[in-house]
Amino acid sequence: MALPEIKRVLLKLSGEVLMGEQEYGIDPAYVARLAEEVKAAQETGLEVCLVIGGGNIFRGVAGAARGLDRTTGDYMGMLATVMNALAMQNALEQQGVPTRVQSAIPMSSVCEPYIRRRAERHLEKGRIVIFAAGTGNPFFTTDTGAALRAAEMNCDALLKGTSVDGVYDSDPKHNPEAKRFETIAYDQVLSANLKVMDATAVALCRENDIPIVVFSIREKGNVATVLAGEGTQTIVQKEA
Ligand SMILES: Nc1ncnc2c1ncn2[C@@H]1O[C@H](COP(=O)(O)OP(=O)(O)OP(=O)(O)O)[C@@H](O)[C@H]1O
Ligand SMILES: O=c1ccn([C@@H]2O[C@H](COP(=O)(O)O)[C@@H](O)[C@H]2O)c(=O)[nH]1
Repeated sequence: MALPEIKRVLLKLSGEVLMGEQEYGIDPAYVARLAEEVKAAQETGLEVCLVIGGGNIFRGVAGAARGLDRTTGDYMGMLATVMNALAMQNALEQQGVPTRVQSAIPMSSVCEPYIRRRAERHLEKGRIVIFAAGTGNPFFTTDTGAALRAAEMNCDALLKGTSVDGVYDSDPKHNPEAKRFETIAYDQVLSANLKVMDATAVALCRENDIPIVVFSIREKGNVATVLAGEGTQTIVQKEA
């Protein structure tokens, strides 16, 4: 089954891809490359919402494992996503694309707070809106933040650009025999406990009938390829 016509998209980029070939942090050259792809998507006439993960800087659960309490680790993770959002805003604006960052945790000297109607206005004016700080709550992820904003902003699809090129029947990083699905139902992802995206995010997309496209953002030009319905990807939707 093909995707419905997409006029407004939520693009969720893994934080880990921002580090490029480094072991952690932000590689400005790589962020510039990603910004070019986002710009190209917008130039096709799409309204673009962005969410960027924080895995290149901080993961709450890893912090908790090292002795921080979970909620502190999660807030640190959310702050990491704000840093990534600012880096992407900078890269987009250097390429002439007006961009606003809205954070789920208000920090008025740094960026706007999340206000849905204001985000709508930015999109109408041709700005890209980057939603930072996930849901603003610990115990969640930026995938869930992305699903939530996609629902609130009435996006036609959620594109998850990550380090793998789709949803497999088991983790392809651990099982070289894993098989990729072309399409898969939300229910199947949830019942088989496939870990490519957290269950809350998948359930939220299912409730709101938002197709999820999982694709590799490591491959240059893939955002355009996927939006054109080409290349390698998995579409998660109501029916496989
Ligand atoms: N069944 C599966 N199919 C595909 N990938 C899977 C599967 N199970 C586990 N994975 C893993 O899911 C990971 C992608 O999700 P993950 O949440 O780690 O990254 P992300 O959301 O892109 O990054 P970030 O958290 O930095 O935003 C891949 O690294 C892949 O190895
Ligand atoms: O709504 C949210 C979003 C994120 N977090 C914390 O941030 C890190 C980084 O996000 P990723 O989705 O893993 O890239 C995440 O591990 C959580 O610790 C959060 O608490 N709430």
